[in-house]
Amino acid sequence: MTAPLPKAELHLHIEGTLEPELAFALAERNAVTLPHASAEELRKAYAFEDLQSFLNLYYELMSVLRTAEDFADLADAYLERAAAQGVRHAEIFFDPQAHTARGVPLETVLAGLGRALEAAPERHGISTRLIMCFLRDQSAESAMETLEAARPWFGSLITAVGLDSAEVGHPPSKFREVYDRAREAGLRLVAHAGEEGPPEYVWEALDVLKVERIDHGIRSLEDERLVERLVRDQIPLTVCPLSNVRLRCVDRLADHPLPRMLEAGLLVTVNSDDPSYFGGYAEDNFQGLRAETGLTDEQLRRLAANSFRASFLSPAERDAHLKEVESYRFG
Ligand code: HPA
Ligand SMILES: [Zn+2]
Repeated sequence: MTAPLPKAELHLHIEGTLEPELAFALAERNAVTLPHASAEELRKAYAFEDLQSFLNLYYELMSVLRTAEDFADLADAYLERAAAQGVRHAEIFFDPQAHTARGVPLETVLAGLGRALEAAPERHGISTRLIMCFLRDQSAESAMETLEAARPWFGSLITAVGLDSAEVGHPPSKFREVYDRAREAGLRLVAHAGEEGPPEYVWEALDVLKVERIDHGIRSLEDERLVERLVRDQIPLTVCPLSNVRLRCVDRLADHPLPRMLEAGLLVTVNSDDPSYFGGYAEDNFQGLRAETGLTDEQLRRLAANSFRASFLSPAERDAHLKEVESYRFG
């Protein structure tokens, strides 16, 4: 079998990589009772109507994550799967507030994730960055407290901040001061926008929060001027095709706007978002697009190259990966 196309994954929630089998193993280890009979039963609950119906299950299952070892096992399991799918570099989101609210200290989460990420280059051939996300359906004060609590890890383990969770009704501008503070602290900036929310949220993420990348951004296509702006400034969009179908932002993969986005000159990348819940990891998203939308090998190569161009890697690291993408031979 041909090795998969080398790629970077830039939109991946580590809590969304919790496979049902690992959830049950951790539940047993921590004496947590899950309201599902088995891993198979749990998988049957993975039929979502929208973002919120997914988030309900996503937050519920996190109750099994309690110790640093749990977070290390979670991240290591993801990295192993990602490596098998051609991922060379991963910029990984985590949701600190979802853990501290349950009484799991930030130190515990970061000790576990830090251990797995530190071992990743040697163990899985993957370099990583960690992006701390704020839950946008919580207050800006809570986000600010979280930012301050994480300061000891800035520049070492944590390199960027992001914004996720329920989008509609929680515009980016709610977090202006938090992003100002993060920028002053030297962190890189990204935000989810235009997944379920309107194009105005993408404008706000760019102009108010001054983010460098937009996570999702598919609804940008509804606003011609916004598309022009994103093309002009080559703002990366971290698109998640299987996620969009499972959360019913797009009806079928065959209808996904990604080919149109590429055609429009947008700097699009392909990512798995919450792969355990949405039916596939990074290469599964590439293969799905190839099968359902008819993207050509050269378009897939362009998407892989975009993933490194849109990353927070240094120019030298980026160039080394781009050479590997250029010389890749499709099977
Ligand atoms: O796809 C998502 N959107 C918003 N918040 C999230 N948190 C995990 N996954 C997601
Ligand atoms: Zn996401």
